[in-house]
Amino acid sequence: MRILVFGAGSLGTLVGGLLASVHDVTLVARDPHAARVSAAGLDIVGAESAHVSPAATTTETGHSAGLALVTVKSFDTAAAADALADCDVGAVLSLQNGLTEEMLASRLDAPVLAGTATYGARLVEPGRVECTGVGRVVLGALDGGPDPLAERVGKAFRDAGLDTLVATDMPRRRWEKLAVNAGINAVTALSRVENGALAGDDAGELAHRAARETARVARLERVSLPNRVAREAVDRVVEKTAANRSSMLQDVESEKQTEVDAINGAVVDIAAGHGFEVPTNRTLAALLRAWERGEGIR
Ligand SMILES: NC(=O)C1=CN([C@@H]2O[C@H](COP(=O)(O)OP(=O)(O)OC[C@H]3O[C@@H](n4cnc5c(N)ncnc54)[C@H](O)[C@@H]3O)[C@@H](O)[C@H]2O)C=CC1
Ligand SMILES: CC(C)(CO)C(=O)C(=O)O
Repeated sequence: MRILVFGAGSLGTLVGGLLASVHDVTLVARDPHAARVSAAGLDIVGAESAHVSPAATTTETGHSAGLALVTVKSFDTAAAADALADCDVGAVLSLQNGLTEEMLASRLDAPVLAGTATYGARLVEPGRVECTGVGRVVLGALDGGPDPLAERVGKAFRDAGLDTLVATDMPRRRWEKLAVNAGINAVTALSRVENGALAGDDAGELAHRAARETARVARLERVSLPNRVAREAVDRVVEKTAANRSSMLQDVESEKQTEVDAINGAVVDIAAGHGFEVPTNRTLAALLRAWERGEGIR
């Protein structure tokens, strides 16, 4: 399969690099990473290891591919969609955190699949990406149900050795992941603690509240996600990733823009569309945005 990875930073480089062992992959990245991969190939180190040679470019438009993977940060999704609108792609799959697929679907003619990834990735230096944890890619139709396109993409991922599940319940899975991110990411970023610090703590109760509110909004969107399931998902992730510094905490620590708009901000906006108030998510989003506007982003 010819695969375009739009936004090859940490996650896109890892997934694109693994796919490159059997597929024709082009990484759309920024220099010096793109130049380094073009000149000397890509080293994958850590929990996965390989040396592969995908194509790499800073040119964003004019590509042709069977699949475009979107792995920019959520706040770059609109720009990615605009660039992909000038490409010829058969399908689009987002592996981003936050609810970004709707924006891609509204701007692109190609079918958009929903995806989540629990692989851990870190771009160590140009041309070198570390797999910090072997996880799983889950993908499927945005509205749920069986989908031959998702099956084809899932097979292409599995052929390259990626642990991949093709799911028929992506709406529930996306909202469950959103509930986990709404709870864990914002709370750990604001209190500057590892995920594990939320276990049995008042801050953990705050994460539960944000997750429960998210589940309530999911149900307003006709997605079946009981409060208990969202809460248990938070507890499970806190336990399994106790030593992690969440991606939002890492953004705050490196004084970079966070994905708050696509996570807690999205919960607030969608709730408002139903005339429903989500005070915990609103507060978390307001605090993070205040940090971003203030001293936050370098
Ligand atoms: N890193 C990880 O382990 C995981 C990340 N995610 C999600 O995946 C998404 C990406 O995360 P990361 O890879 O960590 O972020 P990142 O910041 O390392 O990678 C995004 C890359 O996109 C590039 N980019 C943005 N606009 C571009 C453009 N127009 N042309 C070319 N390149 C462009 C940026 O330069 C950057 O290198 C986020 O939504 C994140 O929450 C999800 C699971 C795990
Ligand atoms: C699951 C979790 C919370 C793991 O840290 C994550 O997705 C993130 O940090 O963005």
